[in-house]
Amino acid sequence: KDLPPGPEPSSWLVGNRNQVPAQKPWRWFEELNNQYGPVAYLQMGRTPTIVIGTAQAAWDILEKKSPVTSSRPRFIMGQEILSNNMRGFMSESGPFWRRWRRVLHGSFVQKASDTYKPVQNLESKQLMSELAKNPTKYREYLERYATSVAVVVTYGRRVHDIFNDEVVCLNRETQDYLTSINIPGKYLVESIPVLLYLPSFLTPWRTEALKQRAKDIEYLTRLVQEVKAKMENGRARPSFCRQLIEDREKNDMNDLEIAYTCGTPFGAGVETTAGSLATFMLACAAFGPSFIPKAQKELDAVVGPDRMPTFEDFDDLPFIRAIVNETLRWRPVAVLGGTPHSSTEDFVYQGMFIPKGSTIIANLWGIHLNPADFPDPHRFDPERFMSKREYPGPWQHSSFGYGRRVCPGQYLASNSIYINIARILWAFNLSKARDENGNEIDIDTFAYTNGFNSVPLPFPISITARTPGHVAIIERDNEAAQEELKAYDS
Ligand code: HEM
Repeated sequence: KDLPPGPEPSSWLVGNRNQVPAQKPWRWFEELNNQYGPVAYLQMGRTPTIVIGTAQAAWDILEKKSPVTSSRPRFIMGQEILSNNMRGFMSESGPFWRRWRRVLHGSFVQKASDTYKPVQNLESKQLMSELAKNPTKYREYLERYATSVAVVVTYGRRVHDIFNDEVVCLNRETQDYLTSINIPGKYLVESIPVLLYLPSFLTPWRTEALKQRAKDIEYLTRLVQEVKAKMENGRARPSFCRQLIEDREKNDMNDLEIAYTCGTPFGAGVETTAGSLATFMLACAAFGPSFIPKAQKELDAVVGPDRMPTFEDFDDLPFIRAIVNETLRWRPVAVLGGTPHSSTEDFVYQGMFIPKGSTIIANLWGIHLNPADFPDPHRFDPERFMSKREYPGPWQHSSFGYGRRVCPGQYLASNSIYINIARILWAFNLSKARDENGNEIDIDTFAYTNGFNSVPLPFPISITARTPGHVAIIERDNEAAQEELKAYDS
């Protein structure tokens, strides 16, 4: 009787499952929290499910109570069958997950992430040149940037073409498959695990997932073998994969574990980074006149017209930093807070009983669009980050999640978003595109995908260089960058 409040389940067997919409459930969760309060209760099949709708409640439950709220629910299709229990982000807390988390932490903490700034700097110079030459293809270029950074960091080699690079195509196939099977309610076996014991001729869903598993193992292992071969002939650049191979004994990781762990930055870091940069572009098209002039004034005063902004300018560009924060807040890419958490003990929060084994969803859509924390929340307004506000956590927003599961790629991602936003605003004027009659084309700021990550649907935007001088600097810098980037091609 002390469970958090929530809607009546429609039946004993399915609970509230049929009430959750398949399209953009985060909007329904937002309404749920508006109606029932910051902590709402759903019964999804037999699984107690807690939906959190405010920053403070999420912080109290997922950060302060992190020791008992940092596990994951059981993912029978995605983790047990498809991934052979090898993908750490779906792994329950335990020795396997701790080892995976420790090696990621070692390679992506703030200090380690700083060592990736040189390649982010070079790849970003290429991005600026691509945008200057062919601005209509901006979305492809953002994705190439994010992909190449992830692959250089992981395997020490670049990506030139996201449509034909073999690693990228295989990884994309894996991600698409994983997303397609991790849909709550899609497979009966998730609610009735005993179906796992049926013979294989009655379980085509398992056969299909096992086929994909074999493909994944083949290419993920091959990529590690390639790095090993380079190490043997002294040509391997420093990379996450090389580090894992060198520390194999110390970390007590076998080859398969290393292969899957190396798939992590691609799976978690590409769509999130590129999608956030696309959100920034959308904000420029929809709200540009309200913030771009101030940003360019700051850039002109601090950086000037004769060079691009750099990582060293970060401390001197408070308004650009505010734009980065507002981008991550306004349309959070991990819209449901990433993969749900699960509790490992019963506990009580503000008089409400949270049972052991609850699935816990921190609905970032509701948290970031809560007018109590962010007045007029659908307005893109960097000013809200210009002074310190009462808000739990180090970032003043909640984009990177909570507790022991907090995003390990947060520094790598933030650096990518900062350097590209600073340079795009330094180099270009961005505004609504115009149709053939010269009329501005309206922007729908709610036109986002329905996936696990929610990213902007394609939209038109006008991107033009501020002056020919800016283009000349971009081309000069990109030429030099290409020379340095050759080292990542061998
Ligand atoms: C803008 C970019 C990004 C955003 C907004 C983002 C956001 C998130 C969020 C919300 C979570 C869930 C945290 C939780 O469960 O409480 C998460 C988890 C994770 N992120 Fe990111 N992320 C981004 C980029 C990256 C990058 C570049 C990497 C590369 C290393 C990465 C690796 C991970 C991993 C491995 C997890 C799972 C952690 C675990 O289960 O212990 N992310 N991220």
